[in-house]
Amino acid sequence: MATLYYEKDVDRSVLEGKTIAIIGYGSQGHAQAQNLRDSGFSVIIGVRPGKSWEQAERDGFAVYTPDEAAARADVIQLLLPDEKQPEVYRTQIEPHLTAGKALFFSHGFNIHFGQIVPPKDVDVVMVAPKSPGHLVRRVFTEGFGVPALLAVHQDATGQAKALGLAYASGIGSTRAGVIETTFREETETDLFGEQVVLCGGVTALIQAGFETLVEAGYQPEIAYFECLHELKLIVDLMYEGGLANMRHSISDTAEFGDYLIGKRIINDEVRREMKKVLAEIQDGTFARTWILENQTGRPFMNARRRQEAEHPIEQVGARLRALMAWQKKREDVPVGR
Ligand SMILES: NC(=O)C1=CN([C@@H]2O[C@H](COP(=O)(O)OP(=O)(O)OC[C@H]3O[C@@H](n4cnc5c(N)ncnc54)[C@H](OP(=O)(O)O)[C@@H]3O)[C@@H](O)[C@H]2O)C=CC1
Ligand SMILES: CC[C@](O)(C(C)=O)C(=O)O
Ligand SMILES: [Mg+2]
Ligand SMILES: [Mg+2]
Repeated sequence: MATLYYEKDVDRSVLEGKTIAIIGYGSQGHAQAQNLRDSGFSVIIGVRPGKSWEQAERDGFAVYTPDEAAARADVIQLLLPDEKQPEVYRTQIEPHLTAGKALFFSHGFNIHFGQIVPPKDVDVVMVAPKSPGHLVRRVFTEGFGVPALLAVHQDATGQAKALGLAYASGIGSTRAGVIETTFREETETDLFGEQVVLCGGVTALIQAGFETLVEAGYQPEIAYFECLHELKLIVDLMYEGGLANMRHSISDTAEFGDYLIGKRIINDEVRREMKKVLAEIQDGTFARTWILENQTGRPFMNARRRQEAEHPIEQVGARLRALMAWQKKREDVPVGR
């Protein structure tokens, strides 16, 4: 059984009087910074001059370069893209990591795969929200929190776990539950989840379903509603009450089809592939591919972004969403780059 922490397990005093530098003001950065500030903690932002800097200033934060922020802070949370972290860490953070400071992460990639090796006399902690950043903020402002994972890689001060719990409480996660883990477990499960189920698996399933219907001559608009739009409504039911809750709400015809066909789609071949993907995450193959992709200017990523933007499901979806008045009102999750 997992060890879970809630509000009652938190001693917020360990973070009081300390300065937290959030390095990066993107998806996780803006959300964690604003939640921590609303929770009463002292937060500064470290980014390079540009769009994020201006946004963080508009949001009322004191903004510095990563270098200056790291010098001023006791707790430094690295919320830059994973592939940018090693260089910024080496040149701007590490020189200010004096004994007793704490270095925080929200994903274990760079520690687990040895791209960042902090000095032994600092705490190294991970608080990893199990949520996209914009929802870390939205759910907090609604009075709740998203679940998170907590791991301690180094406990130089004897307070690393307490600090992590106070931080998790500050972003709202101890309202939902914080699970204790290791950098290794978080890294491997997070990469597996996003590649196989949450992002890679779901988008490939949606596109394959859409393409099958359209190629068979059905209207793309109907294929879009069936394979993409309604997925959110189905997932909402699972989120609220598990698979059974969703199956309770759908028709018996749909439930019968679910049992009869689901395992023909996600069949033994797919499961064998899932195991191969997991092995490639565990043995560092994926990490090496991602690091090399970045070192060579992201040729694969750039091509795939272009191809995906041109997919008919995106064209038809944009047209249909524009006709749904409530879809236009959400401005907290920006679309496009
Ligand atoms: N996205 C998510 O929901 C989740 C992310 N995580 C983890 O959180 C961490 C942050 O990810 P995420 O929030 O997606 O990151 P983002 O891609 O949203 O981070 C972008 C931010 O980093 C800044 N930045 C980029 N390069 C540099 C640089 N060289 N120097 C200074 N600032 C820079 C950008 O500034 P500028 O505007 O100047 O470009 C911007 O503020 C990662 O470890 C990720 O794995 C964990 C759980 C979920
Ligand atoms: C599912 C993708 C994620 O792992 C996340 C939002 O949790 C990420 O890296 O963005
Ligand atoms: Mg994740
Ligand atoms: Mg991830």
